[in-house]
Amino acid sequence: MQNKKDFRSGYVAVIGEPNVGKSTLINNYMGCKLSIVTHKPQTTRKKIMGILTKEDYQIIFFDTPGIIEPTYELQKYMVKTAYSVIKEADILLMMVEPFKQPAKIHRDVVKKLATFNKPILLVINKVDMVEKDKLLPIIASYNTLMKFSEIIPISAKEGTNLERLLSLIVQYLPEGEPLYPEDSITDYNERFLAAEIIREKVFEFYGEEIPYSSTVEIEEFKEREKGRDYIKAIIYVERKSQKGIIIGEEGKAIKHVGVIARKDIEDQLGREVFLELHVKVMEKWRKDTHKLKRLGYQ
Ligand SMILES: Nc1nc2c(ncn2[C@@H]2O[C@H](COP(=O)(O)OP(=O)(O)OP(=O)(O)O)[C@@H](O)[C@H]2O)c(=O)[nH]1
Repeated sequence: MQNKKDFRSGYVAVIGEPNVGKSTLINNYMGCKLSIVTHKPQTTRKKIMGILTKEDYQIIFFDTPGIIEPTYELQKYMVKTAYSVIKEADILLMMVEPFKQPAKIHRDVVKKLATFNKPILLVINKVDMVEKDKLLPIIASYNTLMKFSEIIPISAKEGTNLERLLSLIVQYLPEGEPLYPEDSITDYNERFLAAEIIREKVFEFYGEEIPYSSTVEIEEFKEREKGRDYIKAIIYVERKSQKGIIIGEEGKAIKHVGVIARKDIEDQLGREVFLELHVKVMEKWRKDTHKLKRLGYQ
């Protein structure tokens, strides 16, 4: 570790619309899967912290739920979480896609972010999907919205420009000692990780409204000295018909989800587990503040 006066540390919030690639970026920097990634928007519901400690800096990343116009209680919770993360952060990374000119939502978000008076780095992700000559006018338009501290095109998926972005983040970090022990990589526990992995598989495996109507709660997580750890998880859905879809014919669908989730949990925890999945109906949980609290969306 460097002399403490040369050390930099601070919180970085990654902000953007659903599906722009926020989780992919953080996972890439962390070198492991801290936040679930799917091709469906609004996967990230809670703030997740990844702690990256190197020789002379420590960055604490917050992944934020995508900023959208909320229409139901869960979405309101997600947007509120995003803005509370922004308040805590030292640096804001606003992530956008390069496919179209800034829209009203981008102008509104920029206006709001500017009021926080913090360095804002505009990150244009997925540049692997556009020609260079299409990218330049997009950069120019964002440039007219406000004076960003930096504008940087990247591909979080392919790793393009990620070193450059990291060195810019470090430049804007405040000087200070590490805020967390050097060997921590996140502040969340194995229970949460297991629930997130199961939720990811539900997002990937089922179509239509099922992913958005489901949430996962770990009812029991027993670590055992001998044999596999025991995890009992409940997948909550909003309607009886959805329960039937999750279970599938002769239980085949849920069995499949259970197998792929278990393998992923085992990879992440580095040990074998026994995973038991149940499905329950909790009517309109997304729209009911009490039910949301009971499910951990506080
Ligand atoms: N081609 C390409 N795809 C990307 C890139 N970054 C992310 N993706 C894909 O975009 C999709 C969304 O990525 P996520 O990282 O889950 O996006 P997010 O912003 O965290 O999404 P929410 O959790 O919904 O807010 C996934 O299918 C990623 O594989 C990139 O640089 N290039």
